[in-house]
Amino acid sequence: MSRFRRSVAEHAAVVADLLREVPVPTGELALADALGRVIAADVVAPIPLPVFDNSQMDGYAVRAADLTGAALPIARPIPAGAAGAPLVPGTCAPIMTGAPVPAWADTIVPIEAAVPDAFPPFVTDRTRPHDDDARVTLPVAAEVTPGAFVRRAGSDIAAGAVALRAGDRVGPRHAGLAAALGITGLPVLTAPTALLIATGDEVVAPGGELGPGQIFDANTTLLAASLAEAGWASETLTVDTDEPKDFAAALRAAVVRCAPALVLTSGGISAGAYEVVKLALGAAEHDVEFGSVAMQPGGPQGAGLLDIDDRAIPLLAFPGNPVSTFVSFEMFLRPALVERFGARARTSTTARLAAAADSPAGRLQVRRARLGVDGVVELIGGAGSHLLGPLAEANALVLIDPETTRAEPGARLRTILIGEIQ
Ligand SMILES: Nc1nc2c(c(=O)[nH]1)N[C@H]1C(S)=C(S)[C@@H](COP(=O)(O)OP(=O)(O)OC[C@H]3O[C@@H](n4cnc5c(N)ncnc54)[C@H](O)[C@@H]3O)O[C@H]1N2
Ligand code: MOO
Repeated sequence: MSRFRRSVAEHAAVVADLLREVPVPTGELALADALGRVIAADVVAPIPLPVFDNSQMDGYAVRAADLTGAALPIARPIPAGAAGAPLVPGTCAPIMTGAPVPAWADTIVPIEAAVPDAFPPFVTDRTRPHDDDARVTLPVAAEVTPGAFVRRAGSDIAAGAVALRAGDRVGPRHAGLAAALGITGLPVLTAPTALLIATGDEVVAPGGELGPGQIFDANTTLLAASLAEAGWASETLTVDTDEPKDFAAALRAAVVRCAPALVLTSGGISAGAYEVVKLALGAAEHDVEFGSVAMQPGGPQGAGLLDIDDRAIPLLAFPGNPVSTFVSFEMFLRPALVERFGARARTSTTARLAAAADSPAGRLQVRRARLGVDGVVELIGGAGSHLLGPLAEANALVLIDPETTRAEPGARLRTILIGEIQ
């Protein structure tokens, strides 16, 4: 079996190509379920916003032409939610914010600009009869802008206009707009399913009993969480055998059962005597290659297409160390999910290194770090790919390029944000 040697960019390109094999599923989801997902097609406004001409102020609806300075008779009030009668010319109607502007009225005078500057009692107390003698003095036409404080139908969004754009991510603002348009579901990219496989005799699902030499499976939980953040669903399989034939059979059964869009394995791919993933999948029927990428952690990698019942299913084999698994996801899988499936991209920045750091020649080193608001980044924990404590504390990954064997304090290094800066 030939082994590849690739740069980070070369392997990222291989992974991106593999992910292009996966169809992008779309569907309509209720607004609450669509949150965080990417809109799959433009959404057209079925109604205008505002839905009808309405008042922006509590005040009087009037025809600007009637503002001569003479006191005007006060017509019946128009509360929000009313289907108002047309304005009788020469009168003004008390109107509340959001209430429909009656036909014939073209201007709203806010209550503060009226004399008196409070509504008469028959307006504020709905049990009182209308007072035909009530009058109010409003500013003259020259003092108001015709059309003032009228929110025109369709002035926010016209019916038939694109309200939500394909490619945008649904957030509270988009959900609010959809709701205002009476829309209850949105076309979005939905969740493909990945099959996550933990391998190794030593690995026990959390909640189980640890025997001698055994550890809990961190990787499938870490990967499931990373995928969930990226909008994917996942199913998990723990294969506690180092026997390639048994592994291949378990993998096949799981693929047939859950028909995943992608298979991710962790462990069993480096130079040991019992590398179950490599031994089982390096077989001729599958088109999966194993090798090393010039990166630390996450050097050992496998990638290719599984052939199961004539279906080609992309598979990525990540190294077993948990930090290696995390870094592999961030460096290879996340960018491909961003490109094709609308996953959120990480923010990348340049930060100043707090203290000197050594780095292996010829490999991109990815160190866990804390980036401060001052733009200074401090490496935490060592380079070891088993160090889950500092990974959980980190808010950044710092990249030290393959040509650098020692980065000096103050060096400006590419830094990927994986958490919040506090
Ligand atoms: N002679 C060599 N040995 C190793 C090399 C090498 O080049 N030559 N590479 C090292 C590097 S780098 C890594 S990374 C690991 C990768 O090994 P595998 O992918 O084959 O993974 P395993 O050997 O199965 O496990 C490695 C490590 O991770 C633990 N592990 C595995 N699965 C899980 C899991 N689901 N949750 C938590 N921890 C897990 C496992 O117990 C091992 O400690 O190989 C080096 N060796
Ligand atoms: O590359 Mo391994 O992934 O360092 O520990």
